[in-house]
Amino acid sequence: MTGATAAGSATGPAGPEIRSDIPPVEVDGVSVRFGAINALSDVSFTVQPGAIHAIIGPNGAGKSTMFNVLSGVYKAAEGQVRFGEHRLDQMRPYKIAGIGVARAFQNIALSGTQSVAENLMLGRHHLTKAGFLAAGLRLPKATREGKIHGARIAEIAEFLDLGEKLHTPVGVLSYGDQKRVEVARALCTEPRLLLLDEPVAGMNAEETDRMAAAILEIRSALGISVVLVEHDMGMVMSLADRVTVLDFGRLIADGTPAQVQSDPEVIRAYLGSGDEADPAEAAEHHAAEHHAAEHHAAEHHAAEHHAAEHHAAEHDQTAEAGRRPAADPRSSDSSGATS
Ligand SMILES: Nc1ncnc2c1ncn2[C@@H]1O[C@H](COP(=O)(O)OP(=O)(O)OP(=O)(O)O)[C@@H](O)[C@H]1O
Repeated sequence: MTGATAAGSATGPAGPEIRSDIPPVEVDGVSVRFGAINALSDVSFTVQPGAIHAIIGPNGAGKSTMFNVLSGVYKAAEGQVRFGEHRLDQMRPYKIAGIGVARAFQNIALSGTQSVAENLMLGRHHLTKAGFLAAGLRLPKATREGKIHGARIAEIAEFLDLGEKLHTPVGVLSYGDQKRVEVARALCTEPRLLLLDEPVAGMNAEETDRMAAAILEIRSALGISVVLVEHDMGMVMSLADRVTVLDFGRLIADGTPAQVQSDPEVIRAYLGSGDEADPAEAAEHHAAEHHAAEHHAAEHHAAEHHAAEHHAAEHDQTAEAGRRPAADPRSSDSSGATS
């Protein structure tokens, strides 16, 4: 991938070159409440520029809520999230692409009838100058621009092993491929910060390894920061530079994978009894159960998605603002978040 290091670079926490125009993400005293539930209580941590930073925790820990705060979907009742001069916690979701923040969702939110290339093009809309009308009329300026974007889309698709599937409708791709299209679409916005919500949820071992390799490559080739919310503790341990652990909405640990893995409170949170020696193993067991449910939900979601398209082909499934994972009934309404 090219162009990513144009703004200059420095050495990142794990060695690879990072861009010099990437500020840290500073989460400062964030609390979110849903009625009487404290989904997040006074959570603070920093995502260093160019880091792969994982947010983990058992069921109901507050991971999705944190993802939604970082991506502007939920408002925090207290606290701030700063990204350089910007306040992520005060931005509307559709504005954050403009400051270089992209998100890929747990449940695939792509247009199944459109090709990979068409879905990726949607990620570049805010970068197109010619506008939709000019593009629709194939005016010369739009044609020129289209070629440039087309080349970049092909490059990003290639990077995520989707080069041969550019013209395939997304709906016929495997689950693992679709998840990588979702990440590719986020990358097409040319982000400085990539937010991934459970990128390997519902994946088998091979797909998980492929996604983990892609995330490492994204960071080393682009030098951007990656924040991932994840259930699979084993995956996180081999991937992340830094891990923040939430439990019942509180931050209980924040450190390197090795540090959090041996933290007694993390062991207790994941194991309940605290009498097992290896938290990663216990978490994997926990994740396996979670994933079985996720996979089921993902299949259900795919079937629903298919049916929805059949009934309303022209409905745009890719609308950015207010998009929610369809398989999560709680996520259909964020109005409960106290602001
Ligand atoms: N929209 C909502 N309305 C009411 N309560 C909510 C809502 N979203 C989350 N919660 C509650 O907030 C708490 C944190 O939930 P959250 O989904 O952020 O946790 P999580 O760590 O992502 O869990 P999981 O791993 O099960 O997805 C839970 O008690 C949950 O029931």
